[in-house]
Amino acid sequence: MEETPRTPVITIGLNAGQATFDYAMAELKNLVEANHMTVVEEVQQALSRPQPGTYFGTGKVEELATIVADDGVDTVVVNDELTPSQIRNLEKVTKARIIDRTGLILEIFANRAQSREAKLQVQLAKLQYQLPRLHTSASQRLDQQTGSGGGGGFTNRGSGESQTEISRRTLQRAITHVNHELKEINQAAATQRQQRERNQLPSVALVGYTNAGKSTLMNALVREFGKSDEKQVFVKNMLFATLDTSVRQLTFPDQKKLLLSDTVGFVSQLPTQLVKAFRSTLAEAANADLLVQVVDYADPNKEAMMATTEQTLHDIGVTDVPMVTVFNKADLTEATYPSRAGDQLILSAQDPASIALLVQTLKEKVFHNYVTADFLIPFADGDVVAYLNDHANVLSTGYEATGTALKVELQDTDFNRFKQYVVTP
Ligand SMILES: Nc1nc2c(ncn2[C@@H]2O[C@H](COP(=O)(O)OP(=O)(O)OP(=O)(O)O)[C@@H](O)[C@H]2O)c(=O)[nH]1
Ligand SMILES: [Mg+2]
Repeated sequence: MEETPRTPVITIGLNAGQATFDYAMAELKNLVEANHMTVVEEVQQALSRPQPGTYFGTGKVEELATIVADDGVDTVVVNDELTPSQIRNLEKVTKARIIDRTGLILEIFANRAQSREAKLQVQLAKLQYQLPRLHTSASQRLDQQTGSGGGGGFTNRGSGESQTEISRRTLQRAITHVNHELKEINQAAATQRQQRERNQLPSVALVGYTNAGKSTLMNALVREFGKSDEKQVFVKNMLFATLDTSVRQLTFPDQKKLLLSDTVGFVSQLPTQLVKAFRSTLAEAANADLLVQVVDYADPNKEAMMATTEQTLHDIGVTDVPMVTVFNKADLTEATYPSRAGDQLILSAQDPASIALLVQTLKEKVFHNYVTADFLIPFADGDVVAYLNDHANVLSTGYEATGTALKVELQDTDFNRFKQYVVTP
């Protein structure tokens, strides 16, 4: 379904000899395509650090200008975040619009955001990116591509203030406003989280590089173990299909329950403005009892992607949560699957045996506060029997003269609650 032709662009990057350079450029190409553009040429310069004024060195900038003219493109995408003056200078020489990596990712996020919270988070990141870049084409383009300006028109009230001062104040006011709205939403989310914590269900968060298959795994688990009224989450073969956190309850046949969350995927050099704006969305991962890092096992850059994920988790302050690594999409590789070695699994989200192995692993990691005991519950306390049937794993039921005899595997908190009924068999 190709509606409009893709905008042709040239990508440029500085090769400082870093091992990850090729990967970064390949990733940039994917980001460009995710933004409905297409790369016609890639230009790189071997340089240890960017030139403060023009990013590339002077000669290389001239060369770029010629390439832009020859290719007949009007947009250049840069593999790094640029300063406002670098953007201006590059535009002057090349006569092309310059989009830096941060601006590109912001555009993609803005176009993907669906919920009010995601929209506000992207808006906040965008305003913070624009503030130091007032009146640059980068800022104006972001407005054109993402709708809505900095919040309100820039009317000069004749007070003698410069246009820039007014614009800056307008942006700052918009930032305050968006922050305020987000705070309200966050409070509601925090309350929900507290309520869930009170339910004492363990929580597992799917994390990882964008397009690794997190949402697909979530759906496979929800289809089998979710409540019947719980919705499937959105899956698509594109970068950043998911921008909102979804939480679903899973109930296994033995009545063990956990909360599973799916969240926004990562990419290298995720702009700090976005990481900050999405902090509350990512809080689900920070508060989890277990992280499941999902990796696209078929991707040749999977190691760099894992490093990116670990770096991003570190950046958002998630450091002490135990982690299981799932090498997904094994069906696209030669590997034998499903298989498990310690905390690493090789599987395919499309394969039932793989889902079974994942469930077994999750259960082993998460449900360690369970005990097995025998109970004799007087017939008068039938509600206790009903509770245990709903909330615990009843291994056997028998009837004696004085009441119901149950052998039950249950959470230690429930065990303590019903201690008075425990008998030694
Ligand atoms: N062949 C194969 N394809 C898979 C597998 N798991 C997921 N996919 C496909 O990979 C693409 C991305 O899947 P998603 O589940 O949306 O990925 P995600 O990690 O949630 O991505 P973001 O939300 O963008 O971070 C989709 O086209 C899926 O159908 C798998 O095990 N095998
Ligand atoms: Mg997803």
